[in-house]
Amino acid sequence: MGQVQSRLTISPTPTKLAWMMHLRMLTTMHGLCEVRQCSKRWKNLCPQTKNLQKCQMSSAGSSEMLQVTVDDKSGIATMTMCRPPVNSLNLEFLTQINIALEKLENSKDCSGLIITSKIPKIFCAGLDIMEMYQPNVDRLQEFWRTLQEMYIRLYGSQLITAAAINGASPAGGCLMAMSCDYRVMAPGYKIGLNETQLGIVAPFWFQDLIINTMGFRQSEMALQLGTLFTSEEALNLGMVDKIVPQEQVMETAIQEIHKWKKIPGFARQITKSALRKPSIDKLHSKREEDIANFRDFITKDSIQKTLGMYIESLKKKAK
Ligand SMILES: CCCC/C=C/CC(=O)SCCNC(=O)CCNC(=O)[C@H](O)C(C)(C)COP(=O)(O)OP(=O)(O)OC[C@H]1O[C@@H](n2cnc3c(N)ncnc32)[C@H](O)[C@@H]1OP(=O)(O)O
Repeated sequence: MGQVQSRLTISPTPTKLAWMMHLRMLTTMHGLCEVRQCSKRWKNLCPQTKNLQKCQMSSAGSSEMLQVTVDDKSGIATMTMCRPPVNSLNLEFLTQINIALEKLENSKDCSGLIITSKIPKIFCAGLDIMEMYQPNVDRLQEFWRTLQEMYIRLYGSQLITAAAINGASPAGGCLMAMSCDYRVMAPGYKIGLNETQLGIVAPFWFQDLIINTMGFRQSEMALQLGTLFTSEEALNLGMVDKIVPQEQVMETAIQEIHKWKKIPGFARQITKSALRKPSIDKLHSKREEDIANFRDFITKDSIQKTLGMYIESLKKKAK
């Protein structure tokens, strides 16, 4: 990391200052001050751990949603999602993820990142549907901006990133996994962009990401049908790179990052940047428009009705 001379521009809009103000506003609004402190005092927080710098990121008074550890020896960070029941991505959770991503990106001790889940059988259920149902419009827009930020940070990361997909990974969960460099998945789960099945539409940057991952023809079918693929189907399509038994998912991701680390970092990073920059720049240039489109779409009566029915069907199924 110390030798990197050129980095992807992570976030020209909003500017760094605006981003800091955005974080400050969120921390004040949602009691995330511990997270900011944690983020600042990354190393000092856990002096008792010898090999691991452990940062338990938790919002004040609530359970731990995101555990981030960095292995001193290998420089591989693990970000473990733990937001019961299904790791759905709400504004606060996304904010914590973004803060952690920013911290890891700027850490000279970190060269790789694995994203995984602590919730049995679930990687990530995608966006928290309750953020989109009967929303407060200001929060809804902030929510979408924060999701855009996560994608920009993760897809544009200079780190070697791997998703250790140890459970179901629909919609936003699939976006998160596809934003990584490598995906290892356990058998017997589903992954895909199922938005149309909910009566909603994956925005252009979700679409670009899946096209970049598995080509146009397969993507246009998958996106229109909202297909959730089995692990095996996803492997055949190139949506995931390897399937291993559940208990080997993490170890396989670690081994894969070690393999990638043998490639000269500067050459790998410039190559990654060149390949991914056009998609990231496209989102940057249309960011405000995309937020407005999302707001206008989600707040339509017909979409609210459809989301309400989907939430009911999930609740019925859960009983
Ligand atoms: C322009 C608009 C573009 C918007 C883009 C959106 C992208 C998205 O990410 S939309 C979200 C799409 N996600 C889904 O469709 C996933 C829905 N969930 C499931 O399919 C299943 O829950 C699961 C496969 C993830 C897990 O199944 P499991 O049987 O283990 O758990 P359940 O009993 O179904 O659920 C437990 C509990 O969790 C609630 N829940 C599930 N998913 C979500 C979610 N995405 N957001 C909020 N809450 C969720 C579910 O209602 C249950 O709650 P209760 O126990 O309170 O009934």
